[in-house]
Amino acid sequence: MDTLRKKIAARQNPTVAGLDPDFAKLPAFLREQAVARRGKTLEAAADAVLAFNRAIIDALCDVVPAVKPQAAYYELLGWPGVRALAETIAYAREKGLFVITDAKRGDIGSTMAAYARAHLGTVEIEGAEITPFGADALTVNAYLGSDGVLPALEVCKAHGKCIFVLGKTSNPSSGEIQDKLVDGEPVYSLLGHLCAHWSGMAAGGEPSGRYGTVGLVAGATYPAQLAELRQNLPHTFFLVPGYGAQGGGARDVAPAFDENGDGAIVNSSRAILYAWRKEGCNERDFAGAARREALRMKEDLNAVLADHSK
Ligand SMILES: O=C(O)c1cc(=O)[nH]c(=O)n1[C@@H]1O[C@H](COP(=O)(O)O)[C@@H](O)[C@H]1O
Repeated sequence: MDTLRKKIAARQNPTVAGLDPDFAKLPAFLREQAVARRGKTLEAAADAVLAFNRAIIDALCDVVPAVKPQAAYYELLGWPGVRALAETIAYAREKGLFVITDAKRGDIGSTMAAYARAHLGTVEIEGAEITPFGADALTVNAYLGSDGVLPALEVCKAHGKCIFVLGKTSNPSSGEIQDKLVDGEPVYSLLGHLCAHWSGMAAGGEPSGRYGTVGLVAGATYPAQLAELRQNLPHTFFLVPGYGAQGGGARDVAPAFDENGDGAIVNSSRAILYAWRKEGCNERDFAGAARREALRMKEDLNAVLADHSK
């Protein structure tokens, strides 16, 4: 988590740009070029997605510290899409960005170990250690309990990576399960406390700096819960989605941060990726529009955080 925090500090910007590229929403010229070359195929769609991502990464890499590719949009395009995911991760890391793969994985221990090795670690092929995806962090669904999370921590320890566990998600129905009380405590809060416990385990019971290996996902659309979680979890770093397209604003996410304006990173995907549509500029300037939106978001967050830290 310290690697991410250093990149946030260097850019003075706690924003992660979500890479959720939907082929149908890409600029028409990119779609047409790809289809002219490869026909109406998954390969064409994956080529367009990769070209789009590269331009977005080039435009954002000195503005934002991190990107969060959402695996669903790549899996949607079959194996060429999964290849585009791997190439996107490699390109973003080459450009100095921290990469959080959003795949929300969670399973029995042996399977979770495979997920974690796939996304964060390595696989051994006849004695050769190969990195399949090589992201810096992975989103994790901890519904299976500790033995579905601890194998990922082993991979984190071995490779210097971290995970973000779903806590209070940003979607309208999140309360159906996450707000239920267990021994008087909401499930999202229980997950938060488990994250703090798992971080302690990852550090071998030693204090691991201000923020540990296991972060928590908490949505911008629930500011009261963000405030409560921040107060109860002083050593847990938050990934806060829901800014922009889902209606969250800078004032809503401010409670996720600590007194130093540290402790959280805010995701925006569609509002950045498709900013050219909202701006009404030429679609060929889509990357410029994404940069302008990311700079606007940075200013918006920093203005509110300056007040919050007072
Ligand atoms: O884990 C996530 O990132 C996530 C958790 C959550 O509670 N809500 C949420 O929206 N997300 C993801 O964050 C992104 C939000 O996208 P936008 O609404 O377009 O900014 C999507 O990739 C979601 O899958």
